[in-house]
Amino acid sequence: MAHLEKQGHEVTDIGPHVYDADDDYPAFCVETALRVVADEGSRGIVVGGSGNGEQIAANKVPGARAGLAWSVETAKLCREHNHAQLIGVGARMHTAEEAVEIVEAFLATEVSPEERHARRVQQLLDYERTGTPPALPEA
Ligand SMILES: O=C[C@H](O)[C@H](O)[C@H](O)COP(=O)(O)O
Repeated sequence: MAHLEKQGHEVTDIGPHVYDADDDYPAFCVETALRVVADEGSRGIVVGGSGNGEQIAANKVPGARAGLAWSVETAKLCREHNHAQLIGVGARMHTAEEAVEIVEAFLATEVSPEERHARRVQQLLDYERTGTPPALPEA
């Protein structure tokens, strides 16, 4: 957090503020995603053992797009191609230095201007809003 603040980011720590190996990640991740969706332009980082459950929890919030960022490249791609506002990071999967690089890559990347990526994201948004699945292409 201090590292990101030093870089000029305004950081909110949703918690947990005390380490408890037996606590449950959904509340932290859902709260993070709710805040990110409510604050356009903001980004969220949800951290856990693998990042998997954290990313799944964040994606339950309507409008949230959370990618599992397990490398610098996947961190960039989930922003560029998937317009992710959040990433899940697995604390047990990386060194602290690697995790910082992954988070920095995500924060430094903007969405791709390619129309096809926006089109695909829009299809997901439409599905979320209407409940009607995107049409399968004709065989
Ligand atoms: O996907 C979920 C996260 O990786 C959790 O951090 C993980 O499942 C926690 O596992 P445990 O309770 O065995 O430490």
